[in-house]
Amino acid sequence: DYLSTRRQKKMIDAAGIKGPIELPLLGNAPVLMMGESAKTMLSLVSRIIAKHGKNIKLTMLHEYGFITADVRMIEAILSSQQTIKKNSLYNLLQYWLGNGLLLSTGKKWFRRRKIITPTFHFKILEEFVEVFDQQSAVMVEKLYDRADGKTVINMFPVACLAALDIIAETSMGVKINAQNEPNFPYVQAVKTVSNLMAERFMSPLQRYDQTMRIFFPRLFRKLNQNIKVMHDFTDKVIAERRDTLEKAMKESTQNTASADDNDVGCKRRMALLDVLLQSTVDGQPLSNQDIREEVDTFMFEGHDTTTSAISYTLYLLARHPEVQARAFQEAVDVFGADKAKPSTMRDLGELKYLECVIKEALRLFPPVPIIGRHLTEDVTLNGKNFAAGTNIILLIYNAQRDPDFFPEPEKFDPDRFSPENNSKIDVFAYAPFSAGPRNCIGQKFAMLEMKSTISKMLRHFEILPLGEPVQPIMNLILRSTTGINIGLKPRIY
Ligand code: HEM
Repeated sequence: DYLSTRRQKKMIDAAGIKGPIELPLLGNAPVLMMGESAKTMLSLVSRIIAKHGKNIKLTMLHEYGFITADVRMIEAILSSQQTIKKNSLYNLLQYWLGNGLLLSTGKKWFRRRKIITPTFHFKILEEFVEVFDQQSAVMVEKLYDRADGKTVINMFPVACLAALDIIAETSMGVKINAQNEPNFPYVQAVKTVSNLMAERFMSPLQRYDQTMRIFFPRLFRKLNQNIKVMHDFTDKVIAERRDTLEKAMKESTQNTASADDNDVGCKRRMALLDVLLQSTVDGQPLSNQDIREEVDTFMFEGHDTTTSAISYTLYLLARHPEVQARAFQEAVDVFGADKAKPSTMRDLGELKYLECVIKEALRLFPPVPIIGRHLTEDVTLNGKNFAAGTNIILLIYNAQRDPDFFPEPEKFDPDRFSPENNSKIDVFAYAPFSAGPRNCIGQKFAMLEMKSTISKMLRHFEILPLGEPVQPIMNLILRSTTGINIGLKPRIY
């Protein structure tokens, strides 16, 4: 191990990659962390880039690695099939997600990706749009209580419950009613685990099981109990769904009832889970355990990310009234004056300006601000050689604010993504959904969900710039220590 670490360091040095001062044994950690906290991490990274360039050598205790905001380096890493393995940044997720699509690698990842890709087919997404609309309607309805033009509303927890309702219904085919019953045990468990994991991510003593067990035994127990609640719930849903599907198939071969009808006689919507239940790998169906990993992965990847994006987009709309006016006008043009009119796939396709708004919000506040990789073999990336074992962090957040690619990078300007300008955007400078073979499989799903919820908000409310400004923080996903605040006033038209 020591030899391998020496080799990694030697090759990083030979590649001319510089970094902050290192101490013997401890590496950069003490110098880097002095006076810093989770809150200043994003600005710390920007300061390091300003000083040492976009490719930076970093050592933390015994781990060697480099972090990069160099767009051509990001391109080399994201495009390559040789660099698809995730690094230890992701370990914390494993308790909940097992080795589902996000965390798996090699052959397993490749096979799963192949069978999961068709689950996000256009036809299936079209049915999901109904769910997006219904759950957005619940969200809006519940917000009227606080829409008095002066109450500060932190959108994060509000959007989170809506996003949970959406992802549970589309991935598992169950209504968990998170928005109406936020105390439902599964909902509570998801919230507790997401928060505990976010904290663990930034706290050195909580990072590793051994130290967390010793220094935070109560939290460690709480984490495990809540993960069990989630697993039990998913297991139960999968078993029931498998049963229903088998019965339906039997019945349809006996021609007594249509497989499209459920017990209340309404059309049964396909869930992502159903596609997995019907899939095979080498002729073998997936086990309940295999399916649970994937369903749990959808549940995680598919709710915190969209929550962050929806909240930050509404925040930006509140603070840019001219952008909001244009997006509102577009919504009225598409939907007319009937606020209750549900949105269809076609309507969402016509919200072209809103799409630019969301893309620009994802540029400034990417829900996944960094991506990690671990090299399993020696590779040459953008002309530099790296050794097997090297850890890499891709600084998506910083690349998306690089003035070489985005003039006036701090400015919120949705027109960067207008049809005339869009083609000028470098796809590796702008990668909120990652890029290449391991990009986000739920990207289209996410875009439709965001357009549905945000257009619903625009149609019902004027969004106001109330409350403290955001203070972005990288807690697994991008959150804000001050909340993501807005105010609301009902629209009359
Ligand atoms: C705005 C919302 C979203 C953003 C910004 C986002 C972003 C990302 C990013 C950056 C990755 C790559 C992560 C990495 O390489 O480590 C990823 C992967 C993934 N995302 Fe998303 N995501 C979003 C929504 C969703 C939704 C709604 C779903 C599911 C319904 C989903 C499912 C996944 C899965 C399964 C992967 C792993 C793909 C693989 O490794 O093959 N995501 N996402």
